[in-house]
Amino acid sequence: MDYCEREQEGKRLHDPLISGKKAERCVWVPGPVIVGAGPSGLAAAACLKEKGVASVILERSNCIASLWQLNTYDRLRLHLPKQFCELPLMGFPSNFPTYPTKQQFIRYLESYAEHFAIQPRFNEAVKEAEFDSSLGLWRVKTTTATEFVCRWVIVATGENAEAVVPEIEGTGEFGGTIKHTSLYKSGGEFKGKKVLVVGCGNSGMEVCLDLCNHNATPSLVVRDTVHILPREMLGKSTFGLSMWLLKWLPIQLVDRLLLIVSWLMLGNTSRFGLDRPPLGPLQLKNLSGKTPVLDVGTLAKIKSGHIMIRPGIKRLRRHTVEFVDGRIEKFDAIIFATGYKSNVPYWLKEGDMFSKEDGYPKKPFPNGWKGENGLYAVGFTKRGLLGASMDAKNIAKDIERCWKAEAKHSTFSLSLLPQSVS
Ligand SMILES: Cc1cc2nc3c(=O)[nH]c(=O)nc-3n(C[C@H](O)[C@H](O)[C@H](O)COP(=O)(O)OP(=O)(O)OC[C@H]3O[C@@H](n4cnc5c(N)ncnc54)[C@H](O)[C@@H]3O)c2cc1C
Ligand SMILES: NC(=O)C1=CN([C@@H]2O[C@H](COP(=O)(O)OP(=O)(O)OC[C@H]3O[C@@H](n4cnc5c(N)ncnc54)[C@H](OP(=O)(O)O)[C@@H]3O)[C@@H](O)[C@H]2O)C=CC1
Ligand SMILES: O=C(O)C(=O)Cc1c[nH]c2ccccc12
Repeated sequence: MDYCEREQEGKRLHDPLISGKKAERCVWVPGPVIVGAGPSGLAAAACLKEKGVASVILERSNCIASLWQLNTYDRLRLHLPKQFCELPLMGFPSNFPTYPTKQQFIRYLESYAEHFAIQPRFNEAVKEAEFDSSLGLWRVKTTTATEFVCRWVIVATGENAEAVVPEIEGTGEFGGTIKHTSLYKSGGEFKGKKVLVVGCGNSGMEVCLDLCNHNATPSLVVRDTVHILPREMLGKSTFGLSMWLLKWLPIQLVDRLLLIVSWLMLGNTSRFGLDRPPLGPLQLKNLSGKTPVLDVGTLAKIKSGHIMIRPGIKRLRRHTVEFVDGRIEKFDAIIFATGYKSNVPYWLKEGDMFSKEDGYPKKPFPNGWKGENGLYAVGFTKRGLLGASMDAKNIAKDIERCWKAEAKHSTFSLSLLPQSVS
């Protein structure tokens, strides 16, 4: 199957209309069921395997790491140095660069899965998971009309499960290309075009740079404040330097230092229409999860006038955008770099662990990984791959304890249960 066919197949399986069938098969899983085969699900499966616990991964797409394989742009690299993005128990190959490319990261994940003999069940989108208190077990239903029955459920569907696209008046009238960054591959198709990129997180900033590099003319909608930091300062990665400084200094002071060096390196970003939030970048990340932009060259294009900054959008008309300041401008295309959301509230029938509003665990970091009745979450820390690795290790330790105790006492009768795992 080639890349495009895989993407089509992935999208078809995301279609909620194909779900809704009644379970026709029932499968007993002796170990945990992990929902999602991204880096978090793979890390959890590997840590469990190391402890002798076999798990089953259910993945809605037809490949591992579908976010990375199907829903990211070509020029993407990890933006934190590789040592902060490794999964547990197996590091990156030493010949990888400091910031591995998307293809290298995918290759790493594929060899990770192979090394730990992890074989997810692909094309199994979980549409409902519920704890059956009469059995003391979870019932996990997928779009292939299968019900998996298990003692533990590990939610690994990610912070980026669904694209967020704002509803804007007149969208139907616009007529030009409109897409979310999750479907953007390269600026090649926008050569010579005027493109409006909405949202100035890491995706929006980098897509603007990519558009410039492909001779398109991007404008960037910035409706709020934003922290932009150079990806590297003083010859070190900004992230690595911050982590090191945080060992010795309070976060407020580290933020001040980051802002001083950023000012020296980038200048006063307000002059280019990018005001900074009142709270420092690390404090803001800790409190709200909002990631600072790690600049890889976009700011220079803003300074040179190759990328224009625009305020929020009021409404759209045919090939036209009306901004909140009254400006009216023609565009050929709009790219929404407006972020992602968790999909947990759509399928997990549970009231305690996850917030119904945002689909994240309610308990703050570092305690969000464990819920009640054998329910766990991996990769919802707003701390990238490093956070996911921490969760995976904690979960494996916790389940191992339970697994060993249950192996000794064998508390539930298998004869009560339907057909065993195939
Ligand atoms: C463009 C981009 C770049 C990033 N770069 C970095 C970086 O450099 N460093 C860093 O630390 N973090 C980075 N992140 C953060 C990102 O969250 C992690 O890289 C990582 O992909 C998270 O892994 P995950 O397994 O939690 O989620 P995902 O990678 O999203 O994997 C979740 C999996 O669950 C599957 N799934 C979802 N719903 C269901 C369902 N109902 N049933 C079955 N399967 C389901 C999905 O198909 C997917 O395969 C980046 C994020 C993005 C969007
Ligand atoms: N490795 C790498 O190089 C990359 C990493 N990433 C990571 O992926 C994750 C997702 O990033 P990203 O896709 O950028 O999403 P983010 O959620 O980080 O950013 C979304 C942006 O869109 C803005 N926005 C949302 N709605 C609107 C609207 N209606 N009008 C105008 N602006 C709007 C938000 O602004 P506001 O604050 O006003 O809500 C915010 O600036 C992050 O963790 C990021 O760090 C992403 C790309 C590259
Ligand atoms: O890429 C992301 O979104 C991450 O969450 C990685 C990350 C965790 N903490 C940070 C602080 C500054 C920049 C990126 C991150």
